[in-house]
Amino acid sequence: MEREFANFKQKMEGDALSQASNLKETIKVLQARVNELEAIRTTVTAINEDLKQDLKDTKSYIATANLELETIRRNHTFEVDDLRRKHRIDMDDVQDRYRKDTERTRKENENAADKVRKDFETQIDKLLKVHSEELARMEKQLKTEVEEEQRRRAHEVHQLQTEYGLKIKNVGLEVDTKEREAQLVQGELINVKWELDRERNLKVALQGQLSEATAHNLTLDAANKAMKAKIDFLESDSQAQSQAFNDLHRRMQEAIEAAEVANEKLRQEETLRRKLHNQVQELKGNIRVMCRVRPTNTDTETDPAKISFPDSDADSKEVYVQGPEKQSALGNVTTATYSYSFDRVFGPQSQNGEVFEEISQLVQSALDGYNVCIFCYGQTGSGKTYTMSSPDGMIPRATAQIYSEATRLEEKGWRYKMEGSFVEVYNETYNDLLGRSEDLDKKKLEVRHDTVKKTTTLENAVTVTLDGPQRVEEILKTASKNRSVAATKANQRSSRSHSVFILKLVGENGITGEKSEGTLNLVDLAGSERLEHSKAEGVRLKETQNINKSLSCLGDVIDRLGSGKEGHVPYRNSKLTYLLQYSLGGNSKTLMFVMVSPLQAHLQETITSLKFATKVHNTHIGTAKKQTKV
Ligand SMILES: Nc1ncnc2c1ncn2[C@@H]1O[C@H](COP(=O)(O)OP(=O)(O)OP(=O)(O)O)[C@@H](O)[C@H]1O
Repeated sequence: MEREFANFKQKMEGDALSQASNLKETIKVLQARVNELEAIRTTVTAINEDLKQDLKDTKSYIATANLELETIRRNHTFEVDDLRRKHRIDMDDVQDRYRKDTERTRKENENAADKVRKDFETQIDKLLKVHSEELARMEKQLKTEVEEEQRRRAHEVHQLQTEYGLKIKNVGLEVDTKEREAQLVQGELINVKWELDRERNLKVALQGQLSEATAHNLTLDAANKAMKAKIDFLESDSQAQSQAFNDLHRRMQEAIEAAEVANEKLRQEETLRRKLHNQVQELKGNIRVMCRVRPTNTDTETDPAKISFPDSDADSKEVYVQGPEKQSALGNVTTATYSYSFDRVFGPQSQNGEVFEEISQLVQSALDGYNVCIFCYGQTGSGKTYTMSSPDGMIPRATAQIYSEATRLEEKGWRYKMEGSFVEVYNETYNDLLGRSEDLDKKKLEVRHDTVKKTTTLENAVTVTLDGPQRVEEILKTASKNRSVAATKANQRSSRSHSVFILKLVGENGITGEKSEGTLNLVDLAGSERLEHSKAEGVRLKETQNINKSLSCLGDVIDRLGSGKEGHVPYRNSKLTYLLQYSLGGNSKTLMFVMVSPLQAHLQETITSLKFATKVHNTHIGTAKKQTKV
């Protein structure tokens, strides 16, 4: 296109140049004529010179000639002007044409370009359309393939999930089985250890018996010799001897009959004793509250509260506490003395032995087939653990009594199976204090209630068969070890959790066919300090809230049971009351120790604890029923 335009332009320029040279030729011709005229004029002038005379005559001719010349020149100028104008017009024409041609060519070019562009666009559109169709087709195909792949993968994932789910389930089952086996092995280990101890003790006892028997043998030898001498003497008079023998035989028969009658009477008396014992217990009330004030540690504690025991020489049922000082509007300082009364109050001088005397009858009731709960309630440091778990505390004493009593009852035909477990309720979860310490916050314990038999089982908890009081020492050691391990995780954990020692006593009398099933629960409750007083935050706040919740639930349950109304008892509101469901209420005997710190600094908590204990003391739970199967 451009070349065409260049050619055209070149052609037009050529035309213009040739016209210009024509014009130049014309101008040259005219110039030549002008030159000629000039020469003529020169000639005329010369002639004029020559013909000076004729000048005048010719002047007019010259003037005329001049005029003509002028006219010619003018005409010529006009012609030149005309030519120039014409040339300009031609040039304008040419330029106009050129412009028009250029414009037309531009337009044509534009049109051509437009057409080409449109063609291109159409082609591009077509290509795009084809391409997008191709793309859509490929996309569809890919989508189908992806969907197919996804379906295949989902199927594979599902298969894998099912497979892994099964594997995980199997592994979980295996782990559970292994854990249970481990627990069993651990329980067995403790049993075997204790068995070994018992065997050792037995061996020592047998050795003692052997030396006793040897001594006895020597005595028997001597007696034998004496007898032989007597036989020799008797043989000397056989009739007298036969008479004596008959007498002896008759007396022996009489003695055997008398012994049987006595034994039968004893059994009847044992049954009667149980009945009377439990009648006495019922008369004392099925919920009893006792208070114990611990002594001040003179090395570290300097500011004791004013606590007195007005009837310590008589019944020991009262305790007086002098309240905090109060200032009246007039500035007078007064103090109020609060008095509380319980089933028994133990002062700072009291020993664990004295305290146990009061509860030993309840322990006996557990052997007789009752559910018994003994709680220690009070703020941190008030003496709960000392009373419950110290080496001469209630737990070792209770088990020792149960063991010796069970041994005594063997003579009367009773055989007891005794099983102990020890659990902790911390932050509303159950932990096994007899399990492995590393499992403490991990192993899940489940409480299962048999609503028909009204019994409770602790699934997954280690249970130890108690075949001697020394086993309790081991149990307490394991529990204390577990709690001290836990204490590194949560500071002072033992004060922040409830511990429950559960002793199941299942008895059967082979002679009378009587059966009994009782449970003794010894509960060391968490410190009872109030939330606002403890100023707890974070973990401690959660612990304190859980403790307060469970203690108030315990209060609610006792209150509800004491109200005598039928209906819902809120056992489920806390893990503690849920665990003790069948050991609280109509079918049980409950004793609550309220432990009191002797310090002035703890006065407010002391008053709160005593108020709570008074509320419990005012509750009367219905008559306990012995769980006897005949
Ligand atoms: N009757 C008592 N005679 C002598 N010392 C006692 C007596 N009661 C408690 N103590 C001592 O007082 C301290 C606090 O007692 P203990 O640990 O039993 O309190 P606690 O109420 O169980 O506290 P926590 O809630 O922290 O477990 C201990 O050093 C304990 O030996």
